[in-house]
Formats: sequence, C-alpha cells, structure tokens
Amino acid sequence: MEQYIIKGGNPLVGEVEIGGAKNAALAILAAGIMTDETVVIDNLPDVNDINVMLEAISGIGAMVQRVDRHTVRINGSGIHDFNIEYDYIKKIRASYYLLGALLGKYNRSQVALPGGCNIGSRPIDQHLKGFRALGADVDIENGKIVAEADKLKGTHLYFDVVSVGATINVMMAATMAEGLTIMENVAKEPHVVDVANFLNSMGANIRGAGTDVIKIKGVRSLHKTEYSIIPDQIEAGTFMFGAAATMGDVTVMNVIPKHLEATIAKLVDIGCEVEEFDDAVRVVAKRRPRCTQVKTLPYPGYPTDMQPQIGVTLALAEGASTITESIFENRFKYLDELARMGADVKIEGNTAVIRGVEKLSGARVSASDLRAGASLCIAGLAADGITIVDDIVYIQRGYECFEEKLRSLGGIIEKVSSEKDIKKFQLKVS
Ligand SMILES: CC(=O)N[C@H]1[C@@H](OP(=O)(O)OP(=O)(O)OC[C@H]2O[C@@H](n3ccc(=O)[nH]c3=O)[C@H](O)[C@@H]2O)O[C@H](CO)[C@@H](O)[C@@H]1O
Ligand SMILES: C=C(OP(=O)(O)O)C(=O)O
Repeated sequence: MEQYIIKGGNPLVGEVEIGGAKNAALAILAAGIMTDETVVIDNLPDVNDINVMLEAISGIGAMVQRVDRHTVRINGSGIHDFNIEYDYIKKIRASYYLLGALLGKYNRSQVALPGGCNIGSRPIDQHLKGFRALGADVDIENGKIVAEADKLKGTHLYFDVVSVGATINVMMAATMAEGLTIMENVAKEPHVVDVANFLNSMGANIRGAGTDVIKIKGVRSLHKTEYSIIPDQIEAGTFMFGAAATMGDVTVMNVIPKHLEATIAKLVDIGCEVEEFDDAVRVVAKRRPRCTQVKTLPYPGYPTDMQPQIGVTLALAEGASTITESIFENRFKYLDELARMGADVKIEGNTAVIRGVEKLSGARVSASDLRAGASLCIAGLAADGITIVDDIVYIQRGYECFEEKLRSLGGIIEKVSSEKDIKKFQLKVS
C-alpha cells in the first residue's frame, strides 16, 4: 500500500500544467463507442479511473489504441458484449455511462450497479427514469441494471434532481432515439457541455447543453471525430487552494477561467489575489485566509468536488467559517482526519463549523475519497512537521502526477510504500 509523506511549511510557488477533465473524459470515452468509425480523443488525463474505463470498453470488444499518454483511438465496431462486469464497475462511478452509450447504440445494455467514491448514498433513479421515458424496460437483476428497448423514442422529461450523471447518460441514449427529446432541469456543468460537444462532433444534434433545458433530435448513426477534452477545473482548483492554504503563489496553466468562477470568487472572499489570463489563473496568498461561508451547489454554484479543498484552507483561516454540503451527505469524513492535525471542527447535520487555527501540525491521516485525499495533502503541505496520508489509491483515481506537480511548486512530498521508506524520508528532512 502506498502513502504520501509530506514535510509541511513551504509555500507552493510556481506554474503548474492542468490536465484534461477526468469527469468529462469518462463520459466521452463511453460515448466514443457509439459509432462504428474510429474516434481520436486527446487531452485524456492519465489516471486510474480512465484506465479502468478503457479496460472496460476494450473488454466488450471495442478497439482501444493508445497513441500517446494522453491520446487514445477507439473503434466500437467490434463490440460483441453488452454486459459490463462488476470487476470493472465497482472501481469507478462513471461505469454507468456505458448504460446510456450501449442502450443508445444497440438498444440494450447490462451494467453492474456502480461504485465510485463513498461520499453519500448516490442513487441512480433519475438515470433509470430517463431510460424508461425513452421507452426502455429497465430492471435490476442480480446486482445489474438491465436495460432493453425495441426502439428508443424521443420524450419530454423533467428531472426531479439536478444530476450530472443522469443528464449525460440520458443525453447519450437520446442521441440515437427516434425523434425529439427535451430534458428539463438538467445539470449545466462544463463536462455536460463537453460531452454534448463531443457527440455533436460525431454528428449528433444536441442543443442547449449548459442551460437548464437540453433538446436532442435523434440521429440514425454517428461518425468519426477527433476531439480534445476540456481542462480539469477540479484539479486546477485543488492547486489554487494549495496556494491559499500554504500562503503561496501558484499559476494554473491550460485552464478555462470561466469554469473556475465559483472557486475564484471564494478565493477572493478569503483574501487571495487572483489574476485571470486567457488560459491561466494566478492565485497569490499574502496573508492568512479570512473566514467565509460556503454552500455546495450544482454548477455554476460552488462545486461539491471542491469542498474539502476549501475546508482544509478554512481550517487555517482567521475566524469561524461554515460549509454546507448540499449535494452528498457523506463528504465531511476528511474533517475527522483534519481534527487529528489540530483543526477545530464541528459537524452539525450537513453543515460544518470550522474555527480557524493558526497552525496545523503533521499527523498520520487517511484519504477517505479522492478530493478528501488531495485536500489532506494540501493540509500536510501547510502544516508544521510531517504528515503521512494513507489510502492514496483514491487520489490516484483522479490526479495525474500529483506529487510531481506539488514538488515542482516547492512542496516536499514523496510517495512511499514501506515503513523503511518513511524512516528514510524522516531522516532526509530532519
Ligand atoms: C464521475 C463523475 O462525473 N462524478 C461527479 C458526478 O457524480 P454523479 O453523477 O454521481 O453526481 P450527480 O450530479 O448525479 O448527483 C447530484 C445529486 O443528485 C442525487 N441523485 C443523482 C442521480 C440520481 O439518479 N438520483 C439522485 O438523487 C445525488 O444523490 C446527489 O445528491 O457529479 C457530482 C456532482 O457534481 C460530482 O461530485 C462527481 O465527481
Ligand atoms: C467524487 C468524484 O468522483 P466519482 O463520482 O467518480 O466518485 C470526484 O471526481 O470528485
């Protein structure tokens, strides 16, 4: 089992390249099998979730060819199996996108109920409601979702909750349904727009992605395309809060500043100086952060995937902050770990009250999920002394070269896999 070991105290300073968005890429890879022609997808992040998705689609017969570390060629003409097995699926949440993609293309799919980060109960009723509205029979059988239709037909659908996954999944299935589908109360996240743009580049007819209503005119078939995935706003935001928590000066490169507006607004709120360029954002933190109030909301609100990053920063702020988590009920687990580092936190229902302390102190902590893990590393970099972060497999799901990027900014962090490595690091930095 690998861990990160960190010696805190150095401000993060410098420029860091941001990779492609994991959560857009996962859906786009699934959508890529919806044509029998070859699609080329670029700016893929080289992270575990993406590799699992690629294995899953090659496991059902798609040709998957790595062109280079961030580019893949996919051809879905050889798909012979509509059944995605549990082994792949339990590892990643986004496996559910294969339901919509296979159902859209072949009118049938079977996918084991999905895994992903344990951040809440994560129902998928809205996905199934959408497939049913398109005319599919959907059942849960032996831990699998089985969806089948003679023919998918356009529909008018109102989602009961705003769901990124359901919006993308039903959009994919509706792309090849007969007639017009109107989906209301949809998610507006940049990755929803990116998937719609990808499908349109394959010949789909999707309008309105990025607004509350998406209209899809079904097409008979999709064709080849070459497509580059948008930058990962969550990876970018993680480094931006890295600057805030360590009182550093970090420029995130290759980003779309518009996608970072909610994050930037909060950084300004807590006293950082933020400079926006065409495709970069610089965050300078000259002083201890100020306290603030945060509520996570669907885009364009403050993202739940950025909640732990601001949480660890506010643990060091002047005054008392509150964070209300309104998307996932189980996303405060990192606060127990942060308390082990000296943070003053109290959780009341879906609100955390964080009274800032002047210093955190290094401790052994455990990543409970992807963003929690990355944020505990940021806390370790800001803390006095040595922090060990266990269970970094979660972080590897979604951050490419995380420790290398932090080291390039002056952070002292290493990946270790034994007590001997830990002792060696301790000797080196003492
Ligand atoms: C792989 C991926 O892209 N994961 C992201 C995706 O997850 P995911 O797609 O699972 O998240 P959703 O947007 O679907 O969930 C939003 C809310 O809707 C609820 N809900 C969702 C679907 C459903 O059928 N019924 C239902 O009640 C969920 O419990 C949650 O409270 O969006 C989340 C919200 O931005 C992010 O935190 C995740 O990183
Ligand atoms: C929660 C996340 O991923 P997933 O939905 O795949 O668990 C995330 O990307 O922060």
